Amino acid sequence: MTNNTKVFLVLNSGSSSEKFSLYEGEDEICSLYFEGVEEDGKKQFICTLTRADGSEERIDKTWNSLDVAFKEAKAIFEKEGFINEAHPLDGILVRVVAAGKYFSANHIVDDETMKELEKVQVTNPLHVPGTERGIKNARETFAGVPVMVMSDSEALTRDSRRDTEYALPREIVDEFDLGRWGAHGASYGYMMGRIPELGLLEKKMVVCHLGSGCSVTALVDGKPAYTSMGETPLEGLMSSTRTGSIDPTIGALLGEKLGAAEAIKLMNKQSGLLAMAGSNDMREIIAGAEEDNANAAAAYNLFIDGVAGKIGEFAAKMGGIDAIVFTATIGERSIPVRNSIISKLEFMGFKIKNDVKLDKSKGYANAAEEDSKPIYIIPTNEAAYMIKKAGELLDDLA
Ligand SMILES: Nc1ncnc2c1ncn2[C@@H]1O[C@H](COP(=O)(O)OP(=O)(O)O)[C@@H](O)[C@H]1O
Ligand SMILES: CC(=O)OP(=O)(O)O
Ligand SMILES: [Mg+2]
Repeated sequence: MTNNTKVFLVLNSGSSSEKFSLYEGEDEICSLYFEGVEEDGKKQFICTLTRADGSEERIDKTWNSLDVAFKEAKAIFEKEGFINEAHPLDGILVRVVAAGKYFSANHIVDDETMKELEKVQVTNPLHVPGTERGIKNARETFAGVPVMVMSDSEALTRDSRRDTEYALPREIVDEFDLGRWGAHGASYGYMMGRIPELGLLEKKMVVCHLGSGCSVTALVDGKPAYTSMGETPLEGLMSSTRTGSIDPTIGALLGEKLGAAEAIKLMNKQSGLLAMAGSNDMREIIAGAEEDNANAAAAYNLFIDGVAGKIGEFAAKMGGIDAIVFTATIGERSIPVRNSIISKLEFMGFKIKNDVKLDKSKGYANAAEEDSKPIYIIPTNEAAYMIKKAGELLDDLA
């Protein structure tokens, strides 16, 4: 490892949030999580600072948009004394969610990277603008510090062709560089290291990454076998503002009416929970469903059936499942979501205690009843995975 004492800032722009983590070598110094909340009847962004000892502190300020998050993060890190002239940044890592061979590997950002990003703008409207904004802000805020883009697909590279291809003519696949690249790879890559580290590895596992974007990945012997996202994160599960998989004919019809770029935007940004129930926030959907709001209940049920159904599909493909893992913000925090999914999977030997909360200081929780196969809640750490990969990238270049 060449980055043992290097100070890296990791930026993870999600579709609804921005996460910054500061590392020295492989040790996290602190992290900042900017997330949207409804406060005083207004949508605004708040920020939580988490220190190396795990203690959390809400920053006493709110913001109207994530555009300013980078500069605010720098100011917070300087105020807290985490970076200064004597302790400068050595590099900035930016998570990139984008299709194609180029973005299934990690790169130091150069002109080619910026051109490749331009090409995937249309197909990844939820993430590529955040990545471009992140690179621009990184260069402006920390002039001269190298920026790297860290692939969100690389960890999902699968050995077998069973899950990676589309049934399309070869010339079309080659012309458009198509493949089931998958996404949330930084999270799954972290899980592939973390699960054995915690001594929890089973032969056939399904990891559910449920956040603003939702996906499920099956691991056989700790390696990825099947994943629900495909060419882009639109494939697979319905998410807060995404359709998930729908009849492809609808995509073509929308393309004809709106043009391809607007059609893809509509399916990514104006669909999902938001379209069905008027909110992209799972907490509001749950509250609505509990108050018998029919649209919220329909959206919730479609969401839950989608996740449970995908787990069932992977069980059939693998010939059973030995353990289920929940991660990412909804997976880690939401008791109702976990309970609703698992209550559909009793026939496969899973029964959940209905009140288990994750205590992050303990590393993980097992929410399974005594007579159930394990149901783990394990916090993800996409930044830790990106840091490890940055070390490998620097070693390769050395
Ligand atoms: N306690 C909670 N229960 C259910 N959902 C939650 C809770 N807290 C946050 N969320 C949801 O988590 C989502 C954000 O997840 P996150 O993984 O941070 O998203 P992303 O990385 O895609 O931006 C939001 O859509 C929000 O509705
Ligand atoms: C790939 C993806 O959907 O990421 P996120 O859930 O962070 O938006
Ligand atoms: Mg995310």
